[in-house]
Amino acid sequence: MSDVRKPDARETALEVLMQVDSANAWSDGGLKRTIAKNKLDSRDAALATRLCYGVIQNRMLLDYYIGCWCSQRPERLESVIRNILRLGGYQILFLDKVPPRAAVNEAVEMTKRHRREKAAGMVNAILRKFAANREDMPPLPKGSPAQTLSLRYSHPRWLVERLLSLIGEEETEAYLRMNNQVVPTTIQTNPLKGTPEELEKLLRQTGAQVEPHPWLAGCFSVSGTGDLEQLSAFREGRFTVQDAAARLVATVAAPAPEDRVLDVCAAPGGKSFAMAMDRRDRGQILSCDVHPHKLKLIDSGAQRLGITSIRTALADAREEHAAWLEQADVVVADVPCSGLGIIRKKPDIRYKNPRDLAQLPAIQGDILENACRYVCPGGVLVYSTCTVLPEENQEIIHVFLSRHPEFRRETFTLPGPVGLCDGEATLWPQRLGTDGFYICRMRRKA
Ligand SMILES: C[S@@+](CC[C@H](N)C(=O)[O-])C[C@H]1O[C@@H](n2cnc3c(N)ncnc32)[C@H](O)[C@@H]1O
Repeated sequence: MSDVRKPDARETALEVLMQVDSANAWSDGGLKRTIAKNKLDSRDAALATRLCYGVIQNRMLLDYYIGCWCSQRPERLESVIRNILRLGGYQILFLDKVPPRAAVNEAVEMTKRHRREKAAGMVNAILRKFAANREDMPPLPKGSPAQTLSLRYSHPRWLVERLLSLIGEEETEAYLRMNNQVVPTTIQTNPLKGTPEELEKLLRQTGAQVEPHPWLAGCFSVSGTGDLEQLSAFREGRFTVQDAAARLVATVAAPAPEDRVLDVCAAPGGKSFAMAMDRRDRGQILSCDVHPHKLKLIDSGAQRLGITSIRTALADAREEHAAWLEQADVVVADVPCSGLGIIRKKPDIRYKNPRDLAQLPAIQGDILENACRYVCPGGVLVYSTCTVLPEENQEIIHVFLSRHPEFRRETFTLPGPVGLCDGEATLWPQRLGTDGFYICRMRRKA
């Protein structure tokens, strides 16, 4: 940049968007690092996050509109100009609080600050078109439902086509729309550090909006808190941040107080923590992960929450550990997956390369195949993912059960609208308001 003024929310969002463009970086990590580097206060941090996520959530649509008024194709523009246009276009179309003229002027100034004076006129002209046509933007090209939904909600066509084949047009549109909305955060009370009532009171004192979760005891939907991790209630370990669907994995695993639990893909620890809290820190949980730095997250999280029943171990869940064979009453395999169920929280997941995602079922199958050996006779095996694709879910289980007649699916009941499940449940965001998730419970013959 040409001048030395402190980067604000817009500059921070631009910096992160360019990192995402050039280094294929994840926006959540980029935001965390760049917000800290630029020393943004909580208001600017929230705005930078909204701008960055908003652009990613609407990137294909914004590029389409930019292309309507630009002599060059948006992908041919220099990254800094393309992202300044996206940021300006997003604010004009989606943020009521920013007057369109201010968004245009800010984008033009930004262009100049980045020493692209020659492009300032083009940025001005394109964004003025956005502002003038805000209520009546150019129509989307006529096409198949998949093409139209893909562009309207900025999700790649392959994903829209998969969803259409799974849940039909109406639900696909609801799912895509939901992925572009701001979602409240779900938190769970840590009963080791206090009651839900105490937590609710503490959170309200910070000015946050707090609503008891409609069907999860001890959980709340919160918004308006800024960075939750900065709250003293968080630092004191009074709650964990976990989506309702993820929390249900512990409900399905339901280890008894004395059960030995093995969590084979445990970092950063959310499901291990939920199980430990559910049984008031009794029994033992061995929480493993293949990445050493991630084990530290489990250790520090457990310490914050006052949990002493969790030990961590470095282990590749695909490799057999002889000492663990048939030693666990409950094994949880919350396997690495495409993450398509959590696009509403991590918007860039939608742009993952489907070729890379196609590698996952083999890994998931290998992990399950190995993890099942640790289940003691009569014990429970839980398999879960934060995705909704059958090839990472039901199809993995189908193959597994056909090879392992000593396991069978076991019925469980979930709270609220889900109710009784025949051994497995796919949780869909547009039906439940949760992340997209799959959970399967199996029992080994005694
Ligand atoms: C979906 S995340 C687990 C989330 C965790 N259960 C929680 O609730 O916080 C999947 C985890 O599996 C780990 N992982 C990936 N491949 C693995 C492997 N071969 N063995 C063990 N862990 C693995 C990743 O590092 C990641 O932390």
